[in-house]
Amino acid sequence: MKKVAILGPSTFSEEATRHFLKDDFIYISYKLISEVFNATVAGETDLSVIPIENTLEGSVHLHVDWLVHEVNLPIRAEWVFPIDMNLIGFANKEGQDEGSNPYQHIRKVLSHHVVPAQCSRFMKKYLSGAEFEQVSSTAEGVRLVSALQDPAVAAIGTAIASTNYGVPMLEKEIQDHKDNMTRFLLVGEEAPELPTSADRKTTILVTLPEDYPGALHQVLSAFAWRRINLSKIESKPTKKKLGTYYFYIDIADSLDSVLLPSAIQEIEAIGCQVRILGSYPSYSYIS
Ligand SMILES: O=C(O)C(=O)Cc1ccccc1
Repeated sequence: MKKVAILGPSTFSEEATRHFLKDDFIYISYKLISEVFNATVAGETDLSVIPIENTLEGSVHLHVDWLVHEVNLPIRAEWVFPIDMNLIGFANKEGQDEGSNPYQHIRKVLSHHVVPAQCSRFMKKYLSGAEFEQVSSTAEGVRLVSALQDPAVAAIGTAIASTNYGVPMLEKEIQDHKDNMTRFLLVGEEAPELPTSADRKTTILVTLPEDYPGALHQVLSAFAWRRINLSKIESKPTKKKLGTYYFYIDIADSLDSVLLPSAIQEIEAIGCQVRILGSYPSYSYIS
């Protein structure tokens, strides 16, 4: 059985991966996302799971940066999974005045850095007096709250972390939107066996030639006149020189298709550098 590195245990990554890959893989948990990437680079695992984008926040830039700059692992699949955020901690001690806010006693909230933007309304209403502290995963936050046993410190994480670490669930589904989704990527040298999917995607990075007016327009027109759909385009700093960017482009087509390779050739012909991050099946959420 293939081994899959995940941020975990008891994280959203674990929930999402178990839902998608079921029991056909062995899951190995790592505390840091850098360890999740490096496990597959080092050959400890065959694949790594990366949360890459959220409905409310957009790309998880730190993870995109790792994928682009730190490792060279092809994308093998993507899927989306709904994320229900929960406030996990200890209730106010009896006799303490709560006023209208039952969470006024919470002074610090521990969670993963992508979480506050997804629960901003709840946090503004009930946790405005609390400081947010970033930890390596939502589960790590719950683990720390369990170790501290202090009602002033709470976490935001999965229902399973609340059960596994024995910290009460104070409030369920505190995310701003009911259908809060996260997109996950499976990356690794070898393509795993997965159910077939009608949807295929290809992700490329394009660096434009310098001093070439209209280069981006030409890149886009190479896709446009072939009627190839792009599902995302984002400019990101190259990190080499201030003001230089590459474009991260998701294409709703396979590299095996007739038209996409010729579109890429056309883009290269005008002097763009193209790096293919992967051509892979895409799965929408099936409950
Ligand atoms: O920390 C976790 O639980 C993760 O898996 C990362 C994450 C955090 C919030 C939404 C989706 C994934």
